[in-house]
Amino acid sequence: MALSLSSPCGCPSDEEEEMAVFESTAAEHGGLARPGLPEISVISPGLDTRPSITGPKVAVKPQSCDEGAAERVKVFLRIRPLTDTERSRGEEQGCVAIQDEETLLLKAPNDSQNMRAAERGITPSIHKFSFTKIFGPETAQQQFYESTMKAMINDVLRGENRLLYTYGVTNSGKTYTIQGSGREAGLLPRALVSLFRKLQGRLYGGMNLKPVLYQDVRQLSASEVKAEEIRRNSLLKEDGNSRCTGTTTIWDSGIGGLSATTTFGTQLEDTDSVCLEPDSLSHSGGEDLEEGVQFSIWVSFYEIYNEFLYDLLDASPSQQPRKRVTLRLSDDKQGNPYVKDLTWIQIRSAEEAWRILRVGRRNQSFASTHLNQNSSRSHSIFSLRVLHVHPGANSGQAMHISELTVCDLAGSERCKDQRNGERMKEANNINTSLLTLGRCIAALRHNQSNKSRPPQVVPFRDSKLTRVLQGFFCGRGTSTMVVNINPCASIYDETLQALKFSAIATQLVHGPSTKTRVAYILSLLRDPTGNGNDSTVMEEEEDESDVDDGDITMLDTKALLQAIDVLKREVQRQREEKEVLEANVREQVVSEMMEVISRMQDGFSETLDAERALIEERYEDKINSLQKHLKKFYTQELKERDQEIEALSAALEEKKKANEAAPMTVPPGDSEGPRRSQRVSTQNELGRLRAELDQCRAELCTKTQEVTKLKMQLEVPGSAGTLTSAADRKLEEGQRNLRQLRLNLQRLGLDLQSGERACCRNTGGERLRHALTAADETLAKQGQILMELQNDLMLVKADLRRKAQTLAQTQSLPPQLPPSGFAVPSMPGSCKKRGCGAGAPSDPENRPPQKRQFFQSLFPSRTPTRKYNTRTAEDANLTPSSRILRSRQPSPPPSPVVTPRNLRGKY
Ligand SMILES: Nc1ncnc2c1ncn2[C@@H]1O[C@H](COP(=O)(O)OP(=O)(O)OP(=O)(O)O)[C@@H](O)[C@H]1O
Repeated sequence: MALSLSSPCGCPSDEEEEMAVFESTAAEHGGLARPGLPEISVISPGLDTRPSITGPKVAVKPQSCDEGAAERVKVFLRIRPLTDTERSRGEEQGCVAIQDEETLLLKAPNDSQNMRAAERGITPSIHKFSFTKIFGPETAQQQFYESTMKAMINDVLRGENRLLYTYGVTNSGKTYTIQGSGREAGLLPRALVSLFRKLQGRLYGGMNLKPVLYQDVRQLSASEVKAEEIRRNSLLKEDGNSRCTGTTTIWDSGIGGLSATTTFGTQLEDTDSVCLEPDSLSHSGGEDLEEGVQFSIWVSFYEIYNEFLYDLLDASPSQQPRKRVTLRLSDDKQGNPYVKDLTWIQIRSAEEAWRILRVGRRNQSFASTHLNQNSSRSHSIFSLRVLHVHPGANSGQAMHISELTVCDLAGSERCKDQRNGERMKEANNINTSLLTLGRCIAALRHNQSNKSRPPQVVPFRDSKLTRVLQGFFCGRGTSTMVVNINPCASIYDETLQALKFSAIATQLVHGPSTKTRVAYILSLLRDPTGNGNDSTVMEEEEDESDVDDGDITMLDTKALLQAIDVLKREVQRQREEKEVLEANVREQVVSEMMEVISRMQDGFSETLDAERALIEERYEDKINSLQKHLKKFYTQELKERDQEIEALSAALEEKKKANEAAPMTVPPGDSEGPRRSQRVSTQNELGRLRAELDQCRAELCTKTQEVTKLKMQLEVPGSAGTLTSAADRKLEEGQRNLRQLRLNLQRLGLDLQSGERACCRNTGGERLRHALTAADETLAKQGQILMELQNDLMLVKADLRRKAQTLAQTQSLPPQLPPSGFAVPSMPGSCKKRGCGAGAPSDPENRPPQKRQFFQSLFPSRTPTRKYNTRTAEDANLTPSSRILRSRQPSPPPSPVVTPRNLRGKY
C-alpha cells in the first residue's frame, strides 16, 4: 500500500508543510484533493512525523528543529462505544481502528461518499491520523480525566490559563465527556471536585474581589457585594427549587466528592444525575500552591446560540419565562475580547459549582434531532476564574488571575439531514462557527510554520466562538482539544471531516502571545514594509510594554494616517496574494476536472466498444442462422429438382428405348406409313422437348451457380445489414427464377407426358388427334417458345389453302386427272404418314385389323393412286410441329371441292 510523500530529514520545507495542512484540511475548507493520491492519506500532528514511502509511518515525538521547546497543542481522541440499537442497525463495520496509542486508521465503508470518491480515484479510502493519545470505547471517565484534565487544574492554580474544548460530530459523546451521564461524571465535575480539594483551607473568604473585562479584577463596594450575595443565593435557591419540584433529588458532596441523583421531568434527566464514586478521586492536596496565597473562585456560564450570546446564569427572580437578553462582545484596551455584562458567581465548593452549572444547563438550548435525542444546539462555555489573592497586599488586590474554560462545542452535522427549519438554521450556524474555528487554526498553523513569509490574518472576528476563545490561541493560555468520534458507519463521512479538521489542530504549537489587531497595526507602523519579520522583537516588546503598545489612541493623526497608508498597502498586497492563490486553485480545479472528464471519456468509449462488439456478435449470430436456413432450404430445393430431373430423364430414356424398339416390332406395310411418320414427328417433337429440357437444365445449372454465389456472398463478413438485404433480394430473385423454372419444368413434363400419350395412341386416329390437339393447346400456351410454331402453323395453313385451291381446280378438269391410284395431292406427307402413299403396303394381312378399319373408316374413298414415298422440298422445310399438324390432316374427301374452310373444320 503506497503512502504519501515524506521528508527524510524530519524538517519539512514550507511547501511540504503547506501540503500537509492542505491534505488534512482540504475537504472542509474548500481545498482540493490533488491528483495522483496515494491509497492512504497520513495526517499526523508532528511537523517531523513523516510517513515513509517504503514502510509504515514512523511516528516521532514532536521535536521541531526550528521551534525549539515550544509545546505542541494536545489533541486527544475519544471513541465512544456503539449502543445496542446501533449494533442492531449494523453500524459496526470496522471503519474505525486503533492502530496504536497514537494512531488511528479510518477505512471507508462501502456506501460512504468517501468510498465512492475513492473508487473514482479522487481520494484515498483509508486515512491515518495521529493524536496525542487515543482513548478507545472502553475508557472510563476517571481514566480519561486523569490523562487529559487533571494536570490542567494544577496549571490553573499556578496562575495559567487553560482551555479544553470538545469537537466532533453530533451524537459523538462531547457532552458525555464534559459533563457525564448517570453515575459517570464527566471532566467538569471531576475538575471542580479536584480543584476544591486542592484549595481546602486556601479559599479567600471575601466577596469583594470580582473578575471583570478580559482578565481584570475589580474591588466591589459593600452594596455590590450584597447584590452579588443575593444573586448567588437566588441561583442556588433556584437549583434547590428545581430539585424540590423534581421527583427525586439527592445531592451529596460528602467525602467521596460529588454525587447527585436527580430525576426531572425534563430532557436533562440523564445529565443532571451525574455522580462520582467515592474512590474515584484520589486525594491530591494543594502542596504545590504558592505559599500564603488565597484563592477566590468565580464561575460564569454562557452559550453561543445562532451566533448570539446568552447568559445561562441570568437568574430570573419571578421564574417566569421571559425573553432572553443577548450579551455583547467587547474588547478591552489591549484588544482582548470579553463578554460584557456576563454574570460571574463566586463559589466556595464543588457542590456549589455543580449546582450553578446545573442551573445553567437548564437554560441551555437542547433539542431532539434525528441523531441525538438530547442534542446541544449551542456552544456552551463554562469559565472558572481563579483570583490569586496575596494576603500581604492591599485589601482586595489580586495578585494574579487565571482561568479555566471548558467549552462543549455543538456537534457538526449535515444541514440537509435536518427536516425542521429551526434545526437547519441551528446546524448552519454551528457549522459556520466551527468552520471559522478551523480557518483560525489553519491560519495560526500557517503563521507558525511560515515565519519567513508575511503572516496571514487569523479570522478570529468572523465568529463569536473564535472571538471569545481568541486569547487561548494567541499565547494568553493554552488549549487542549478533545475530539469525540462515533464509530457508526453511517456517519463515516462526517467523522472523517471532523478528524481532518482536528488534524490541523494537532499541528499547532503553543506559541508566545501573537499580536492583537492593535498590536499588529503598531508593528506595521514600525515596519511599514509589512514583512512581518519582527515577531521576536515584537514579542519582547510586548512583554515589556504590553499596555502602552495596545493603546492606539496614543497615536497622533499623522501616525494614524501613516497607519492607514500602511494598512492600505497591506490590503493591496494581501489582495494580490489572494488573486494568485485563486488563480492556482482555479488551475487545479480545471486540471482535475479535465482528468475526471478524460476518465469519463475513457469509460464511455469502453462501454461503447463493448456495446458494439455485443451488437456485432448478435448480428453475426443472426446471419449464421439465416445462412443455415437458406442452405437447408436450397439444398432441399436442389434435391427436389434433381429428383424431378432424374425422373424426367428416366422417363425420357424409357421413351427413347420404346421408340427405338417400335420400328423393329412393327412390320412395314401400307398402313404403317402414316403411323411411322407420326412417330417420327412425335420423336422430333420429343427431341425438341428434350432440347428444351436440356436448355432448362442448363438454366437450372446457371441458377444453382447463382445461388452458390449468393451463399458465398452471404458468408463474407462485414457491413452485415446491407449484405443481408442484398442477399435477401438476390435470394428472392433466385427463388422467383426457380419457381419459374419449376413451372417451366412442370409444363415440359406435361408436354412430354402428352407427347408420350400421343405416341402411345398413335394407332387410334381420333385419339391421336385429340392428344395432338391437347399438345397443340399446351404448346400454344408457351408464348415465346411456341411463337415459331405459330408462324409455321400460319404458313402451313396458307399452304393448305393453296393446295385445296389447286385440288379444287384439278377436280374441275376431269380429263387431265389420272384414271386411278392418283390421290388428291393435298398433303403428301400426311398421306405418306397415314399409309396413303404408293409405297404403303397394300397387303391387308400386314396391317393391324382394327387400325386399318379405323383408317378405312376415316378415309373411305381414298385409294393410293399416287405415291408419296419421297418428301418434297416443302416437307423438308417444315418444322416438327408443322409436320405433326400435317400428319394430323386427313386425306381430302372425295368431294369435288375441298375448301380451306372444310379442312379447317376437320381440326
Ligand atoms: N464514552 C461513552 N460511553 C458510553 N456512552 C456514551 C459515551 N459517549 C457518549 N455516550 C452516549 O452517547 C449519546 C450521545 O452523547 P452526547 O449527547 O454526549 O453527544 P454529543 O456529541 O454531545 O451530541 P450533540 O453534539 O448532538 O450534543 C449519549 O446517550 C451518551 O450517553
